[in-house]
Amino acid sequence: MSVIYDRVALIGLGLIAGSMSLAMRRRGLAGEVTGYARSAETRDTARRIGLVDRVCDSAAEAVEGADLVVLCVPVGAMEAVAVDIAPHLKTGATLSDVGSTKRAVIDAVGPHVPQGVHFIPAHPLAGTEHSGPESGFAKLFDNRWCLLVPEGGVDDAAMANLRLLWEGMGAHVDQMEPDHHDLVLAVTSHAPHLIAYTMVGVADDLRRVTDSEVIKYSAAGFRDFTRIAASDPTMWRDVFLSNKDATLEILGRFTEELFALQRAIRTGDGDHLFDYFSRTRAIRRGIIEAGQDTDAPDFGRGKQGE
Ligand SMILES: NC(=O)C1=CN([C@@H]2O[C@H](COP(=O)(O)OP(=O)(O)OC[C@H]3O[C@@H](n4cnc5c(N)ncnc54)[C@H](O)[C@@H]3O)[C@@H](O)[C@H]2O)C=CC1
Ligand SMILES: O=C(O)C(=O)Cc1ccc(O)cc1
Repeated sequence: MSVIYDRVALIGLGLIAGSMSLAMRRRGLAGEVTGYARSAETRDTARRIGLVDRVCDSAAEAVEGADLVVLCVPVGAMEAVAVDIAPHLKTGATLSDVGSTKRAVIDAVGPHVPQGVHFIPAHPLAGTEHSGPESGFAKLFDNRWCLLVPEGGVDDAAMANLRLLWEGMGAHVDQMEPDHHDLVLAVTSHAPHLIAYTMVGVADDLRRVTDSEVIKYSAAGFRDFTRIAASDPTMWRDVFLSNKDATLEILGRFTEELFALQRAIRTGDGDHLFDYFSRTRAIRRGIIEAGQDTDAPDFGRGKQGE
């Protein structure tokens, strides 16, 4: 693949920025990648491991002359970074982000975007429970979705280039409306994370009674919960604070269903439990049959006719 942007600046040098830099390098998608992170320790680590081509000591320096700037900081830090870099953005540049929630980022960053800069929020649906500059890897986005979530009209050429970049980094790209994005992600990612946090918290309480049995004998389902619950606390605090309405809506429905299952167990209503579990099993099978299981090795191929 050839160079899509001569200069890319990544602000925040953690899992996602690191993976982007390595994925761009893998295919030669950027002429030069600059980076900035708030802490000197993170910048030193990024320099030591050569995470980007040039680590800068200010966000302003990193974005100077950049054709694409991507904000890769926790959602709650987006506005402060936008204020910091706004006067230094090049006219005609594209400003994007990778935040897990979109309405809050658009409201926080949008007002600071200078005229002539194309603002295209994005969200790669790919990650791990690890964070920091040493956690990134080039394959993170392979076969995963990246959603582009612009508000209103946006420059076609700027949109096409950002789409090409994400495709070059291995992702499948789709477009979505911001509020719809936040509702979908509340169902598929945010509420499940909260449930995992809760379950591990419950187990931790139990552990005091049962010593280490909870961890020692934990089955695969619970191990997945512990992996998810090991995710970065700052990032997830910001996700819930910034997607409050959608998350509360989904948690409300979740609680209602949980109460119904609880009652079925108490009253010995096996039919209710069986019917419910049959319905959920069909959903999983439907995902696999539709070829929408992103963990499957050929995910997306059939759709794109490759
Ligand atoms: N971790 C995941 O699985 C995914 C995360 N995201 C989103 O991507 C963004 C980044 O997440 P990660 O890379 O996982 O986080 P991370 O914790 O690995 O990295 C965040 C980086 O931002 C820096 N930072 C924090 N506040 C800053 C500020 N005010 N100015 C400059 N740098 C600052 C930190 O020092 C760190 O280098 C978040 O908005 C998150 O919601 C999106 C998809 C997946
Ligand atoms: O590690 C996991 O299971 C994830 O769910 C990764 C993830 C976390 C946050 C996002 O906004 C998108 C993907």
